[in-house]
Amino acid sequence: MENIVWHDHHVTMNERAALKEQKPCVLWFTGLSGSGKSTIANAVEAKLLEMGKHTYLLDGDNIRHGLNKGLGFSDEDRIENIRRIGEVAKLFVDAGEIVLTAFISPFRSDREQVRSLVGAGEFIEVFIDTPLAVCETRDPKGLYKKARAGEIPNFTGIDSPYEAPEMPEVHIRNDNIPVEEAAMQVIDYLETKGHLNA
Ligand SMILES: Nc1ncnc2c1ncn2[C@@H]1O[C@H](COP(=O)(O)OS(=O)(=O)O)[C@@H](OP(=O)(O)O)[C@H]1O
Ligand SMILES: Nc1ncnc2c1ncn2[C@@H]1O[C@H](COP(=O)(O)OP(=O)(O)O)[C@@H](O)[C@H]1O
Repeated sequence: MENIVWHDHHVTMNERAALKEQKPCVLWFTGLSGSGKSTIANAVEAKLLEMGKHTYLLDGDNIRHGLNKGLGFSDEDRIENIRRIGEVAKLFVDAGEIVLTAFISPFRSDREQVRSLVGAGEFIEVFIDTPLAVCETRDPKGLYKKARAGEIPNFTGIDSPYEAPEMPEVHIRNDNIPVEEAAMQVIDYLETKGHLNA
């Protein structure tokens, strides 16, 4: 960009992360509305906190009230939503945090774009794989009912697409397991990859 120069900082990500005794990353939860992204991300964050890890959770509804206020659910707005969240997640990784994000993020190319923003091994795609029928039965906010009645256009899974991950780092089949077990799948992955004891 013209007349804008990138500044290198004196303190590096590795130095910040070393203080926290962890290897920073983004845990990118993706799945249908009602699949369990928020519930499982919260459970994972609680476990990480117990372990003394430094985390930050970026959650769908909250971000849309602030940073991304004004964005709707057209394809174009969803792409911009995920682009901004990706950039914020990257900043938190640079700060040395373990970042958790819980957004539908329906498009594969947008998720891959976020992956390309951070270093190798720092983007961990967590697919919350819950059949549409189960999400629709749960329907905690009554949104599927409204979408089926034609009151919410472009609803994911109904009249707007969801592109499932092809090779997620963590694949959680969340139709019939306790939340605790789902959260442990993520914690186990982080442990195996050395994120919790750097
Ligand atoms: N049209 C439509 N489609 C899907 N979801 C809708 C829609 N309108 C409102 N909502 C509510 O918004 C939440 C999804 O926001 P996200 O920012 O995660 O969506 S996206 O990643 O930009 O696709 C989603 O929250 P979750 O249920 O937590 O996923 C819904 O509560
Ligand atoms: N493993 C699970 N077992 C039972 N209920 C679950 C499980 N995971 C999520 N739920 C329930 O499903 C509903 C949707 O979960 P939520 O985390 O809000 O989904 P999302 O963030 O993907 O929209 C909530 O009522 C939640 O309590």
